Amino acid sequence: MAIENNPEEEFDTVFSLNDSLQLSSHSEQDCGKARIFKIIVIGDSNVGKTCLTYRFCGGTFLKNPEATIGVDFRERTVELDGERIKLQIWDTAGQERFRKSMVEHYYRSVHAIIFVYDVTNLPSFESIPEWIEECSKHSVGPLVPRIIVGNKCDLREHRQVPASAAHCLADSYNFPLFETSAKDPAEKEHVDAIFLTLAYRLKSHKPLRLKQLSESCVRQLRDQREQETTSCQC
Ligand SMILES: Nc1nc2c(ncn2[C@@H]2O[C@H](COP(=O)(O)OP(=O)(O)OP(=O)(O)O)[C@@H](O)[C@H]2O)c(=O)[nH]1
Ligand SMILES: [Mg+2]
Repeated sequence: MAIENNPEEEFDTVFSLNDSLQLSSHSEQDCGKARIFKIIVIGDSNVGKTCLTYRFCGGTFLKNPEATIGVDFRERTVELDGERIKLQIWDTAGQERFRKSMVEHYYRSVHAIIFVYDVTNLPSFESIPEWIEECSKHSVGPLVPRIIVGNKCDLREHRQVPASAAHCLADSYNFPLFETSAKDPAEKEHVDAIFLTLAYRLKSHKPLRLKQLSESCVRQLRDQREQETTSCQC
């Protein structure tokens, strides 16, 4: 898979862990037992998808991001009710020319989707139904949780999308709506809440202990072979 990362994002290697975050500080070994969920972040170019995902995984506002090419991966492991959940965030490209070869990969085996628009950019809000339609075209099932996020709320004087219109759209799809800012440090927990809302939803209905599953398969095969050997000797 051809994947290009933003060179300014030093922790942005494929599925990198950010050890400075309290919630992400488990070792790889510990994470072996975590359930893994793939979350894609979709929306027009420049709405702040990269900054939102960076805020959630890196804890800070990314200054001077470049347009995403293909996809950037970020990751954060959280602990919910004593269970480790690894969120693999796919920060997708908004520009058509940077995403067209990747679209199939975005939607394959996705567990949850975040649609982002910019509250200061009406066309980015008007595009949301098209992004939702694209998901349906790629056979994303109705049980895959979706959230709509209006970003850049810190730019109060430039707002073009009234909260009422956004609620109306979100209600029409029955998706939760969050309005927030990747830039405003006071919104940090609100950004976390977007991803944690999905994590809770996924935790309650997706058994995906990949490593445990494979370990148990190996164990079963070994037991089976031992039994066969024993019965041959008899
Ligand atoms: N004021 C403000 N600016 C923001 C916020 N989030 C992102 N930006 C700015 O918006 C611009 C685009 O941000 P990105 O995160 O790169 O946008 P993107 O959606 O990833 O764009 P593509 O990768 O091209 O799809 C940058 O100049 C950011 O600094 C925010 O919450 N508030
Ligand atoms: Mg981006």
